[in-house]
Amino acid sequence: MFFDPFDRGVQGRDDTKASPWITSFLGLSSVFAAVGLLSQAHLGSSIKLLILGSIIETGRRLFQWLIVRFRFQYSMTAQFDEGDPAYEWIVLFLPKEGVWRRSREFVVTATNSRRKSSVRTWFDPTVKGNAEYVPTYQRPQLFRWRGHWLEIKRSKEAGAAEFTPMGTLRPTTSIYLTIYTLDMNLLSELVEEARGRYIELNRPNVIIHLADSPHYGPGMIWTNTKHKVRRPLSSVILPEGVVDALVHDAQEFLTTENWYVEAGIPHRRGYLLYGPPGTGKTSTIHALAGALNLENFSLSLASSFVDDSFLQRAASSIPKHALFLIEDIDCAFVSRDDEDDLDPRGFSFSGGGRANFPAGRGFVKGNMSRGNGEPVRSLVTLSGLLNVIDGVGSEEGKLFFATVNHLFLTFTDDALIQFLQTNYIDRLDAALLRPGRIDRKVQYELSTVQQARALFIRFFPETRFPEFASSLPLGSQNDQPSTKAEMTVEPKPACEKNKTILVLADAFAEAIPQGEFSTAELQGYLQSHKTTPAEAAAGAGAWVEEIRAERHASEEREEARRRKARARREGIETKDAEPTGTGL
Ligand SMILES: Nc1ncnc2c1ncn2[C@@H]1O[C@H](COP(=O)(O)OP(=O)(O)OP(=O)(O)O)[C@@H](O)[C@H]1O
Repeated sequence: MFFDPFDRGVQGRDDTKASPWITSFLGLSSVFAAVGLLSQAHLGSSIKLLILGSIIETGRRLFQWLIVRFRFQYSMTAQFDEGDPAYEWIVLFLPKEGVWRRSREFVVTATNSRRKSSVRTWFDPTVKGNAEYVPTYQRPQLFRWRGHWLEIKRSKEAGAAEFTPMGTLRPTTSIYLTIYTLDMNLLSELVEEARGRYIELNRPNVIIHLADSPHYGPGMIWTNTKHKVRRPLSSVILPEGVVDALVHDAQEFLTTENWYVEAGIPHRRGYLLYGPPGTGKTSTIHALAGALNLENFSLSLASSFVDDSFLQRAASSIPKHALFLIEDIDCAFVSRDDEDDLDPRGFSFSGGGRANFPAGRGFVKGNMSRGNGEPVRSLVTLSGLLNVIDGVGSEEGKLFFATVNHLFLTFTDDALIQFLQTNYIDRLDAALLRPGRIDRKVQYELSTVQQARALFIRFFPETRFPEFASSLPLGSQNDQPSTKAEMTVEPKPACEKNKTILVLADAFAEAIPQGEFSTAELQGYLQSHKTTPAEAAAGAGAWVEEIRAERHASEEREEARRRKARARREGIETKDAEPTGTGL
């Protein structure tokens, strides 16, 4: 609105027109009053206007001062930084309070499993809703909660920034929540309610926070949150009793907090899961987190941006009663001094992102390579890692898990065992396995015959393949049921024996040599036959031979590469290094 009192009072005088840049009423009053003084005819009214303008300006300043005093004394403001779990709670809380209804700005993304803080902005039932609408709360918004006025505002910090997965910089985001009250409890009650709702809404899921990008802002550690459907513990196929023992141990830990307090022992528990890749270490931890209703915070020491300081901040920003998983801790055990030792007699680490160690029975894979022959060395130092593990003890109620891929493999090559023993296992044993750091170790192995059989049965449940339903009385020597569901299957006439899933599972397991393939590899094979169990069983033997041939070829290529490298080092020209017929 623009108000010019002199248009009527001083007709015909252009010099009395207000300058266009004067936009506030109060400023105009003063200027017009000053101009009015020049005119004798209007001196009286100009003085009145001047006084009026001054009174209004003083009133305005007084009002502002009172507002600031009031806000300071009768309100509190909380800041929630993106990357901190509490940010997720509050972002999810706001739509449920209907705050977004006054929003006019949204971030729109294709529907994904990442965040559940989107709102439904349409009422037309024919709209499918393939996109997520997340209010930005860029402008301050007022809403009422439990009879109190609250104000919410989201802002982007220009100073602090983080790298997106695409490598570009983006400013970090914070939410500011102001509550107008004298009751200091209200803020924590609101945060608790927000957290409760978050957990309730995610009950069917397991929440996994990942630290998967570098950051430069406050709180910006857990930049990626995933909501995965809970994985039943029974879906992780391990030798009998392993999962049960782990669940029992963790449950007991969580329910005996008082005992720890009384005994003066830090309430924390550390587990080390070790063994070849693809044998179910991570799956076990995710299933366990789901079963125990724990949020999972996971990072890998192999990540190029994780250093001592990052790790320290990550560990200290995890809330209590959570599961903290550090993957690939072995990377912190490869020091710069080891660089020369890594290829003592050809045990190099190269190819496809994972190193192939020649093992007695085929290949065993480790994860020490970035794919260019360079071993993965973490920026985290051994002492940095140990500090964090020890520090986890000072936090309440945390389950700490560490995974190791390439150690403790069942090598039959004496020289390699000696090499690993000297360089890693002794060091790991000495540092990590001290009581109070790791309380329990669980070894994972390449698939046993029983695991292969159980995997087959899980893959082809009789409920989905009724034509292969069990026909034999269960409990016979070959058909030991491994799940409750199997035990309840009604026996059928023995004439259908050859078609049953259980019989096919036996055939499959017989074709898979013990301890040569990871469960993930077997799963990959079965996936390629997911609708044809009979073919999966019949083709298993051929698949085993095919993989062996591939590994053999890969071993030869690796051997040739090592010969070349050695020759280069020794300055010897070799012409016969390239193997023939390796399918390069
Ligand atoms: N024992 C198992 N039971 C059921 N599924 C398994 C098992 N082992 C591996 N898998 C399947 O293989 C895939 C990889 O498993 P997972 O990531 O748990 O292995 P890992 O040992 O943690 O490997 P890495 O060390 O490389 O992370 C998953 O899809 C998982 O379902």
